[in-house]
Amino acid sequence: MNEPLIPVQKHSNPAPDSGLTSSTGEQEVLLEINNLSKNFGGLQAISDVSLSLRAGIVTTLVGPNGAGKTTLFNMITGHIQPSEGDVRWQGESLIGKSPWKVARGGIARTFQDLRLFTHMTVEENILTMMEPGAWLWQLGGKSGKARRYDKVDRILERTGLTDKRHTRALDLAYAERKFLSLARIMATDSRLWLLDEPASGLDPNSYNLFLQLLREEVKDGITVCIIEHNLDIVVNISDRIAFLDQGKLLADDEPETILNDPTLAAIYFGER
Ligand SMILES: Nc1ncnc2c1ncn2[C@@H]1O[C@H](COP(=O)(O)OP(=O)(O)OP(=O)(O)O)[C@@H](O)[C@H]1O
Repeated sequence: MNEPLIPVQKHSNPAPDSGLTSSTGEQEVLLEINNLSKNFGGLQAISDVSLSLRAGIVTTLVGPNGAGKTTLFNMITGHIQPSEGDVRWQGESLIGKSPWKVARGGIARTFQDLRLFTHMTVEENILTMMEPGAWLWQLGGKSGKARRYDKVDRILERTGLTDKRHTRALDLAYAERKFLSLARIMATDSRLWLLDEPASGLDPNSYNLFLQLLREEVKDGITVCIIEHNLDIVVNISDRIAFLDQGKLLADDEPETILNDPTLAAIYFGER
């Protein structure tokens, strides 16, 4: 096979009005992965991976099934401890930290299986993410409550869920549930979002809303790392792409370089 993953013109991504940054040169490194490895018994799921996530951009993790993308997320968030290597968040090692400590430090995550509180309403799902220790709760009294609800209003508006405020999560349509999982991390005030296939299965309207939401959040200073299989989405959102295969980081570069590479395309489509 001698075809690219998807033909991309240089400087064609992101679109001029996308609101996403395209330069990755000088941004601060927020999260640094150093020589990370993970084996499950005899299976080497991640092998000596080093990767930096830079502030204010969208980095996409791409690779065939079983490449190790979710395992990498799991090691960042403390759900799995690495066999070797280090993960540093704003300079501080995350090794040995529990998921709730990593989350409280400013790293939020969505899961493929969403993990919503299905019997709670949309509003309740969002409020549970504003933990009692957060400053909005500490304000107490009327002003604290009013500001919490102002924030919920803003999140509902951005995620298109205003009319579903009092609907239980289990009664939502599929796309609405996906937006609720995003709404929940918006409530955390985290600086880094790790999104595991956030747009998979979305209809065209929902897909456009998702892109718009992401653009607004990145413009407001959120740093994003996404696992994504849909190459159309990858082209539309990525400032940087890291390509994994069989636990190894094969490439970490600008989208046009990765997406035009026929060798990576052959690996991605299982034609090596
Ligand atoms: N807890 C675990 N125990 C044993 N093996 C695991 C575990 N988690 C992941 N693996 C294996 O590690 C490898 C990498 O899996 P991972 O889920 O990280 O890949 P992925 O790139 O996210 O795949 P996909 O795109 O299909 O979601 C796979 O072979 C998987 O079966």
